[in-house]
Amino acid sequence: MSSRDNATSAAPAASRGALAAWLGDAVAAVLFALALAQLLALHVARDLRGGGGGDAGFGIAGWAWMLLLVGAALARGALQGGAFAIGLRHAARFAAELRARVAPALMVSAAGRGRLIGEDAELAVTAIDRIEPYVARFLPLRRAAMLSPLLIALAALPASGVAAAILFGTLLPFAIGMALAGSAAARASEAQLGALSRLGGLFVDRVRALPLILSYGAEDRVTRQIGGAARDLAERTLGVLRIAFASSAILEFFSALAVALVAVYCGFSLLGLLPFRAPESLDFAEAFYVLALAPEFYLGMRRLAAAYHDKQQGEAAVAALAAAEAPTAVPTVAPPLPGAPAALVVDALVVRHPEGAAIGPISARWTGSGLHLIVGPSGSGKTSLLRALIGQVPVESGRLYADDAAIDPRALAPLCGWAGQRPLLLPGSLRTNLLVGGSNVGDAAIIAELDALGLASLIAARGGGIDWVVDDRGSGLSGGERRRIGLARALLSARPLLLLDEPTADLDAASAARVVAALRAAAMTRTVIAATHDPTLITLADSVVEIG
Ligand SMILES: Nc1ncnc2c1ncn2[C@@H]1O[C@H](COP(=O)(O)OP(=O)(O)OP(=O)(O)O)[C@@H](O)[C@H]1O
Repeated sequence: MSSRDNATSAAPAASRGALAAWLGDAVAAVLFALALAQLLALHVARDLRGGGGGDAGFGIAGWAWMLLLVGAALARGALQGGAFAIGLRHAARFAAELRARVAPALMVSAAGRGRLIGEDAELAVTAIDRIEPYVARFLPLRRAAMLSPLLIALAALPASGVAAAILFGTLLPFAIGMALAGSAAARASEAQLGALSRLGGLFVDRVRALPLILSYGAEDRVTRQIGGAARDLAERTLGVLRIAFASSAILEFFSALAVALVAVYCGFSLLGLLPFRAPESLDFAEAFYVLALAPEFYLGMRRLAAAYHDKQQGEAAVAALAAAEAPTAVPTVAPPLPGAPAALVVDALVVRHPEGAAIGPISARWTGSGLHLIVGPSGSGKTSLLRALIGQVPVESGRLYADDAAIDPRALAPLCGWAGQRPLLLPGSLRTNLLVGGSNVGDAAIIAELDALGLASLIAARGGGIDWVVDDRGSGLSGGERRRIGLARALLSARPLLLLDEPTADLDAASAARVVAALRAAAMTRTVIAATHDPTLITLADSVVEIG
């Protein structure tokens, strides 16, 4: 089921309670107006009769109407609070369900769709947050805005057909005006979102390239580019605001017009000054009743207009989720293998990055523990093959076998320890970073592994030992240190297969020798598959596959 389906199918469930509360709100408004009108009518009748002594003219009916008035006011407050609470509860449940369903599906199929996992994480968190108010607020309000004018006009009908017709009469030009303003607003906000993402993209891109910009003295040109994009955004934002002001002016104009026309009609009708023959004659209570109801006619639409921002953001988020979940050839579930395979076979595997050239066919057989290398010129596809083994690059053709059984590459991932060329560091301590694979390793073993890789002096120089808090951008670490932290992480994982991308690159000869020794030791008990250009490592390998 796509996100669009998810959102739209979950929407009725999420908004049912809120919608019921809004409808109850409209009924409470009618009761309120009715009670108020009757109460005033009783007062007027009493005054006309020349009463005024105590409750004589007011009687039981007066008290009953007064009770109804108080009850309707209380009900209205309770229903509004209830709508808010129900909307929030449903929205939270809806978001949790959507997140639980969408996030894993997005993560698992990210590689098959050629997206960065971070992009999908942003979608699964931020986009779903934006859908919440759309579902919990905007959708019920939209239905309430369609139903409540109808209810209010129907409620006014028994008292005054002409007033109900006046209310309806203002609806047609209002709808035309709002439709025109709405389509202009959609175009303007689309252009504004485009300008916003252009400016954001340009800014992030230029900040990343700051050292290059400074070294080539391109500050002025970049400042002009960013300034131009910022001006464009400002102009488009003003365009959106202009249309927003126009549409709210249209709404307020017709809402005021409806009330004014009903008031004039009721007043002239009571005074007998109508310039035309009316099909009805109003008494004071009826006139007051329809007049009290008139402002309610446009109330739903005014509330809807206030929530319009939720619509824009929510619909954009639903569209983004739907696009992210677009058809993929990659199945979403791959059961993990029961244990480490004795033999791993790659048979005529062709992998292809989205929009990239085909890499392969590649064939290899890795049996049991040992140090198995993948070599080939730069760009031949070594990293791509390693990533394809754990399902992070789509396989175009060919198969992967574990112990002669064809497997989905992602079934292998839980058995693999991975060390890439630019190991990702997470915010937190060095220990957290090293044990990210979930292994239960004591401090002594961690320190021994770091020592084996030549990182003991790094730890000694930093306060806190292995509890030293690592900057998630890795600043303060050299390329070689960072790479060895990634290697230590893979070695410390209890995974039987290790996939390592150029483990000895960026290192001086002594450090490289330590890494080679650590890899040889690991290869005694585990299957180590490494991409490399290192001639020393190649001479020590148990098997070498050449690609490219
Ligand atoms: N995400 C990607 N999208 C499109 N093409 C890609 C992507 N990543 C790599 N490639 C392309 O795939 C090819 C193989 O790249 P890969 O990184 O696997 O090579 P490599 O053999 O590991 O190179 P090196 O030895 O320089 O690390 C290259 O032509 C590269 O441009």
